[in-house]
This record gives sequence, C-alpha cells and structure tokens, in this order.
Amino acid sequence: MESIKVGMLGLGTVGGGVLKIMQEHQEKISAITGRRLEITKIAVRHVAAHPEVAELGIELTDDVNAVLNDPDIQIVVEVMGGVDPTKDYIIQALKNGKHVVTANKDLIAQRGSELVKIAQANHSDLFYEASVAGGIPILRTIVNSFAADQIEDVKGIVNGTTNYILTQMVAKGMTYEAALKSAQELGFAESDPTNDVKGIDAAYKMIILTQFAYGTNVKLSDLSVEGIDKIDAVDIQQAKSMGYTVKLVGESAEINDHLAVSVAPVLVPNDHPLATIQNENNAVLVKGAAVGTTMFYGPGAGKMPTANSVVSDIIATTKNIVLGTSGNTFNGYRQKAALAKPSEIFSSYYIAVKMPDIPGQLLKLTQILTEAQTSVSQVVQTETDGKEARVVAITHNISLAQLHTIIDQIDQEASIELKASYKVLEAQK
Ligand SMILES: NC(=O)C1=CN([C@@H]2O[C@H](COP(=O)(O)OP(=O)(O)OC[C@H]3O[C@@H](n4cnc5c(N)ncnc54)[C@H](OP(=O)(O)O)[C@@H]3O)[C@@H](O)[C@H]2O)C=CC1
Ligand SMILES: N[C@@H](CC=O)C(=O)O
Repeated sequence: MESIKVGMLGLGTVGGGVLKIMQEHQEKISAITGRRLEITKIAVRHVAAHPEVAELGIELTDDVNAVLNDPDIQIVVEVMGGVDPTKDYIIQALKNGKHVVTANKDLIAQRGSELVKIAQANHSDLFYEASVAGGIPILRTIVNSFAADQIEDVKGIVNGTTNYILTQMVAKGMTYEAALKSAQELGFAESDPTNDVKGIDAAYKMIILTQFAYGTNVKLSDLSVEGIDKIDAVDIQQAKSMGYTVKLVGESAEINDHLAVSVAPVLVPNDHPLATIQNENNAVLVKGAAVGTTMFYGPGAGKMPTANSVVSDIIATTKNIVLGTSGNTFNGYRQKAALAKPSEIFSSYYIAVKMPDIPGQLLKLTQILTEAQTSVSQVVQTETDGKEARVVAITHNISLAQLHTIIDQIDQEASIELKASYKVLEAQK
C-alpha cells in the first residue's frame, strides 16, 4: 500500500492524542483511505521533553523548517497554537504544496479567509474541524447537512474550560480559582487561559461558526464579548434559586438581514437543553428555517476528543489526495452583513443592584425601569444586612437599547449600584 507522510507542529495535549490515535488505529485508517499514513517528523520547542517519540521511529526536531520544507511530507498537522509565527508556518506549508490540518481557532478566526485563499491558490486542503467545539463535528455538519437550509440562529456552549469551571462552582461549590486550576491540569484550558475565561476563545469559535452559518466574515470587534471572570458567586446562587443555570453562551443570529454575534454569561432556564451541559462538554443549537432547531452535543475540549476531530480531517485530506482533488472547508461567500442595532436585539434580562435598605429606595429602581418602558416578571430582595439590600429584577423582553438606557440611569443614580446584568434565555419550545 502506498504511504502518505505526515509532519506535525506541536506535541502537547492535542498533538499527543493525534499521535496516539494515528498509532492505534492505523489499520482502520488505511482500510478507509487506501493509504498508509505515517507520521515521520514532529517539531516541538523542547525535544528533550518527549523521549517516547524516538522509540516510535519518528524524527523529533526543534526546527519547524525540517517539517515545512520536507519534500516527502504531504500533510502538515498544526497543533502548536498561537497566531504568530504559526500563520507564517501554515502559509509556508501551503506554498510548499502541503495540505494543512489545524485545531487553531485563534488563527482561523483572525486570518482564516486569507489562509483559505492561499490554500485554494495552491490546490491544497486547509481543514480545521477541531477549532470549534473540540470533539463535535459541527463545521462539517453545517457545510454538508445545512447546505440546503437557511440558518437563522446558532447558539451554544463552545468553551469547555468555562463550562467546566461553572459546573464545578455550582455542583461542588468549588472556588473559581480551584476550578480553573483543575481545568488547566486536565488539558482543557489554553496554555494562557485568559482567552478562555474572558470569553475570547468562545468568540473566536463564534466567528468561525458565523462564517459557516451565514457565509459572512466578522471580526472580534464586531462581537459583544464578556467572559466569566467577573461573575459573582452570589449571582450564580441567586440564578439557581430562581430556576436558572448560569452558562457562558455564544450566539450568532440573523435579524432582518443583520447579524448579532455575542458571547456572555447567560441565565439558562433549568429545563432548557443547554442547562444540562456539564463540565467540559459543549453543545451547539443550530436553527434552520426548514429543519427547525437541532442540537449537537459532545466533549468540547481535551486530548482525545479534540485529536479525534484532527484525525478525521487528516482522513478527509487523505481521501482528497487519493481522488486528486482539494476541498477547502469554506470561505465567506457573501458581502459583509451589517451588524444588528441594539434596538433590533431583544431579550429578557436579569438585573442585580445594591441599594440602601430604606423605604422608597425600591421605587427609584422601578421608576428607572418604567421610564425605559420596561416591565418585569420578578423583583426580589435577595439579601440585606439591615442597611444595604441586594435586589434582583427579571425583565420581560426588552431591546438591548432599553437595557443600555436602564444601565445609564442606574449609573446616574448615586444610591443604586449595578452589580450584574445578564441575558435570560427563552425557554426552548
Ligand atoms: N487542549 C484542547 O482541549 C484544545 C486545543 N485546541 C487547540 O489546539 C492547539 C494545541 O493546543 P494544546 O495541545 O492544548 O497545546 P499545548 O500547549 O499542550 O501544546 C503545544 C505544543 O506545541 C509546541 N510548540 C509551541 N510553540 C512552538 C514553536 N514555536 N515551535 C515548535 N513547537 C512549538 C509545544 O512544544 P513543547 O512540548 O516542547 O513545549 C507543545 O508540544 C491550540 O491551537 C489550541 O487552541 C483546540 C481544541 C481543544
Ligand atoms: N480551551 C478550549 C479548548 C478547546 O477549544 C476550551 O476550553 O474550549
């Protein structure tokens, strides 16, 4: 059987999983592709840290050019992460006629369309299924199974680390810091977890999902992004007592031909499917005009689930090599859509404030809400020490513009302090 040589950049959490699957499932992969896939070279930073590789007859190097310029290597698997210098390495691989598989959402979200164009010009594949929702085959599903439908909304939990942290805080009463440390030890978090906890990692995934769902390229500054790093445990408990679970939710919706893409902590009703997603698992709800709402669920981070997606891309690329074709996953096919205005985006909101526990104070809050033409479904005083009270209001559906007015008015009222404002997800019908 003919062989196809594969080179890798990176051998960390994901790379280690790719190597394991490629070794253990070699026979099955050969049967499916008709080619023997052979990892011949792996570039890492610290060669001495990977003594196990020499025993496998694989060359380990700290020189990425040894992989990128090897004329025998046909597929380069990039699992080292980061944008620079990784982007240049991928460009070099593509210009050298190699096919590229990557798990790098930071890079694809920021420079994906440029890379796809280079891949197309060089008749190479550039696949990145693992970049969104780890082990869930969501990109290929959108490309293949939603091709005939018109997608109206994509929303879900697309960051494993933050969902793991929130689950541990709610279920085990763990502190935020302890839960983050555990997510890092389990290999879910990025090498620098800032992007995870600040919602940026989820935002990158929503940028890629938006491109796949609507054919439109958006950039990070087009999104409204908030992470979980500022959530107060009091609000998590308060939400719980009101029948909600706090989740970091990404949403990309088409509203009157305008796009609204966001990532933020959201109160999810306990009977909504997203409320049941635990630990590092992810779930993506895709609403199509014809099919209605569908849900895709599975592990969103971690060694083996992510590696499974990477290897499925390696197999897809190999099949293309055998067929003599190339099939770039995607590129934006529409002009940039306008972004939805705050007056077009509607939701119910959870608003938490602190105020002196004196008669007449609550009236000031209700006046602010009334002036913004906002009615509420619930107002509760959640705690008081006799001097200061915490009050939570859940609004009916209002526009984001109305929410901005309410927040501005609260900021101007010296005796009321805004503690939190979160979107409340509609019950799933
Ligand atoms: N972890 C996860 O659950 C998921 C990760 N991803 C993405 O996969 C990619 C890899 O993540 P992960 O495996 O967790 O990362 P790790 O930090 O575990 O591994 C990174 C690897 O890349 C190597 N590396 C880093 N910089 C260089 C460089 N300049 N030259 C050569 N080698 C380098 C490191 O070498 P050394 O070993 O010597 O330090 C290491 O082997 C990232 O893009 C990440 O966002 C996507 C989905 C899920
Ligand atoms: N850090 C990411 C890894 C997968 O993309 C996450 O936690 O989801």
